[in-house]
Amino acid sequence: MAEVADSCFLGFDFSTQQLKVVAIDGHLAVVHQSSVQFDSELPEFRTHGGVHIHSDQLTVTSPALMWVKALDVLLEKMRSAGFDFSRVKAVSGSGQQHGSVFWRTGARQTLNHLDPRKHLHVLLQDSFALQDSPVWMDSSTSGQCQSLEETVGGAQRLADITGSRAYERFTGNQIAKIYRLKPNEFSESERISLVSSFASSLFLGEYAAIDYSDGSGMNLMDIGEKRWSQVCVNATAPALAEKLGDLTPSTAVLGCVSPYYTERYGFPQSCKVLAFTGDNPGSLAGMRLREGDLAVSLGTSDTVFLWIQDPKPTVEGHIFCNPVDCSAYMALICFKNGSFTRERIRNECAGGSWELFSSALRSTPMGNNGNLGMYFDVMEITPPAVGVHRFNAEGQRVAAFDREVEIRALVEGQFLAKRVHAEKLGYKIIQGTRVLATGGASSNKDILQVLSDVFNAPVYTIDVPNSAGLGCAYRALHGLMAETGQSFSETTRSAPDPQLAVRPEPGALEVYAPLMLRYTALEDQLLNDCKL
Ligand SMILES: Nc1ncnc2c1ncn2[C@@H]1O[C@H](COP(=O)(O)OP(=O)(O)O)[C@@H](O)[C@H]1O
Ligand SMILES: O=C(CO)[C@@H](O)[C@H](O)COP(=O)(O)O
Repeated sequence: MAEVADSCFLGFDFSTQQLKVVAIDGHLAVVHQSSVQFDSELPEFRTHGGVHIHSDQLTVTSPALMWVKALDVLLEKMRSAGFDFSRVKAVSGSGQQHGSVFWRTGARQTLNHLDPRKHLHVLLQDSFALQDSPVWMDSSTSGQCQSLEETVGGAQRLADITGSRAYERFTGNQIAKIYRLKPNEFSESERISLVSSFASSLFLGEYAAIDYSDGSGMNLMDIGEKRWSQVCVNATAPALAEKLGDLTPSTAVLGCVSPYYTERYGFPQSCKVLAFTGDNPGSLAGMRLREGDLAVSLGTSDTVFLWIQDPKPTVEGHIFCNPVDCSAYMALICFKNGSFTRERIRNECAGGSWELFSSALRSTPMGNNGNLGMYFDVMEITPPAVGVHRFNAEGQRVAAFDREVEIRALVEGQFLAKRVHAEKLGYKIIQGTRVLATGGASSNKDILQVLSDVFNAPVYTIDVPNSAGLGCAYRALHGLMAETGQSFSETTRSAPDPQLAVRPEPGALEVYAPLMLRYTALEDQLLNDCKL
């Protein structure tokens, strides 16, 4: 018994703005959390929000070496805080989805022989053929998307195979662009990883396989067969399958940590590395999502996701393999204008204070007296539209709102979009529906109140805002149990349940049902105007 309590499992999350870690003990209690903010703690990489937006405003990258250095800093921080690495039985983790890391030929050798006296960022500084990794915020690959859909036989056909029509940020389209624009860097690459499998490679000291769940966000994997789709891989770049390596179940144990971690930090030699996955799949695990629940992640991106059994891919949203149950799937919708847009409006309308932002939400009525807004500071993913669009109660476009009205219009508009698009995917809010919220903005009860009112459903949260890291700590533990056939839900049965955060206000249904229709019509009109 003492051994269970003494053991420890780590979940790392390489997300857009920071690297975070959650440690749990064998009883699933959180025993340590730590993080490294890229902008403020690694200023030498000059990122803003963890990324570089290029002059075309479409290309968005992050330095691969920044992620490596963040891991050095995080492990040193844990050591300084007295964290006992000798208790760690297994590690797993997640990464922002879709981003790609291009390892230079020879990097495998370097990974295999990491000198424990040196920092990883010193050892790996020459290991990347491409210094700047394309990330999920990139939308510069429209041409590649069009070409992939044409080759495969259309958007729906591509969705049937890979779970999604072609999306600009999806890794295959990013790789196709690099192959065309940077042929030398492409040919110098011996391996192309996702952010998640790049991170597990750092722990393994060897190239790690891409897991089925994060691999589903590439437009390259056949999600039914769970292998690379020949037609997609061939349409993307020559000899790509070799550079991608194998796929692996998300629940697989990949091996033990590299001796680097044993010698430098005192990890046990037997410490296992479980396949890393995408951050949204990681959150699904952390929130212990059940069929029927709807999860809303309010991080750098906003996402909505659900557990599904029978996937029916469409040209809207994505189907990914499920990270904790190989026979199941998850559906996901991604909204690019999440936290950065809320921060902009907070800065412009609430003096940079979340408290004032919240009081504006409290002092304005549900439905905002008919004032409605869509705030797409950058080209949105769902729907594919850009710009700020404000409409008054009469449906007329207006140039500005009062500050408090602007704040409510932003938050209501963001949540109406989530509900409208979740329902387009076939999701129905019914009696008993739980909305589970996570991510940085889920700590704000006033934002959650609007979420609850728009969905007319109670909103639950978990204590640990980093649900992806927590989920991956659970996955690390489950990885050790999976050989015995134990399911993820059995492994995590004693974990704390999500707690009720807010309930819908009386009258929410009457206010938001008609607004949903208005929002849908305005969005259709906007998309039609874009086509003209
Ligand atoms: N009290 C708050 N109210 C609203 N948003 C918040 C609050 N605190 C933090 N945030 C938002 O959370 C974001 C970070 O969320 P997080 O899920 O940690 O991001 P990621 O995992 O993508 O790096 C910040 O950009 C910030 O806008
Ligand atoms: O592109 C997607 C999902 O498809 C994003 O959700 C990324 O996975 C980034 O995640 P965060 O850093 O915002 O959590």
